[in-house]
Amino acid sequence: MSHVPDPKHVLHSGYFHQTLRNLQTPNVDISPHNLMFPIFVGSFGHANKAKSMPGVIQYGVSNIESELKPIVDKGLKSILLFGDEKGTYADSPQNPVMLVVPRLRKQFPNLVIACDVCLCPYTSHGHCGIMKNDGVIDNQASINRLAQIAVSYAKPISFNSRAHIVAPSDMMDGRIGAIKKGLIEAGLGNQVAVLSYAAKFASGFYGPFRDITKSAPMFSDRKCYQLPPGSKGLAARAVLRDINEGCDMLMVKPGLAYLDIVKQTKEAHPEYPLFVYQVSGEYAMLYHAAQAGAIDLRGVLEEVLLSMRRAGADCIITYFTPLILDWLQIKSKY
Ligand SMILES: NCc1[nH]cc(CCC(=O)O)c1CC(=O)O
Ligand SMILES: [Zn+2]
Ligand SMILES: [Zn+2]
Repeated sequence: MSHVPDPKHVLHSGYFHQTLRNLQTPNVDISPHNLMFPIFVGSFGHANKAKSMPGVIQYGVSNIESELKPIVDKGLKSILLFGDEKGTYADSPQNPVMLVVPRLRKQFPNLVIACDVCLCPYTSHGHCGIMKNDGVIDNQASINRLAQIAVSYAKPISFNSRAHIVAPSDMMDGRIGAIKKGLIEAGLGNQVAVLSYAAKFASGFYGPFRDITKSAPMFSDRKCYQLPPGSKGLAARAVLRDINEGCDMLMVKPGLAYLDIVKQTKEAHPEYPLFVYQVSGEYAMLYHAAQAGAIDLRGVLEEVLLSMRRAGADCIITYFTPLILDWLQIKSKY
């Protein structure tokens, strides 16, 4: 005797065709505007030899336009700039970020440019804030300085030459308020967006990045300002605090191991664009697993991106951006 299933228990009938499957998976696709490409820029460009992040290059001040052109032609919409330079300071006129922003604005008028704002690439001890002699962060001095740097990235000469977004990654208390105040006082209040690394966790996944930028702290760690990986409530408070201080957009970092925080943040604040940072260690895991033949990179990376969108991310910051743009082009041919 054949068993007749209860019709409501039959699910396969809803997704046996690709078009039906698309209807079952709304708002998870990736378009170029859902991607932001993090870029290291230094005085001398060189293919980065760091074993931990093969394929990720450091762009040089002199050739960054020609290096980026093919990626922009493939549909690149936004970049996140990291200055990678010892022996200068964040807002010196010689700083690679300060040098390239006006030129990139000119060369790529439609490209959105975000600048990471932090002290760690420029402090001798490698911490993200200014230290007092006793090894404790001087919070007020730190946020004053961070605001100064943010204003410098936003300020140059004319409307056409400034960064569109400043993104403080330091996790000092009160930095969003200080930066917003600085921008408003400089007359830039309505022309520059603040993207807060609002829920940034003290994570082992930053290892390859610190290796490349040589930004590991010389002593101690960042656990007194980056969030404890197990915290949910503190993450919610950090996000709400940054909103109340006036940030325009939010970020959760790292990505894959923190998708519950992405979901919690999107559900609490759907009115704010939400970024998720697929950090260096996540890049390395996928890259090396694919190299070893353990996974198919395209299949697994598409699944990871989809899971980030499903959790509530509007934009994914990823070192894989050029590769994903390639895939989008191939797909659009059909
Ligand atoms: N402010 C430092 C900074 N900015 C971005 C990253 C990590 C990015 C990545 O791993 O891809 C880090 C490392 C850290 O906080 O220790
Ligand atoms: Zn830092
Ligand atoms: Zn940073």
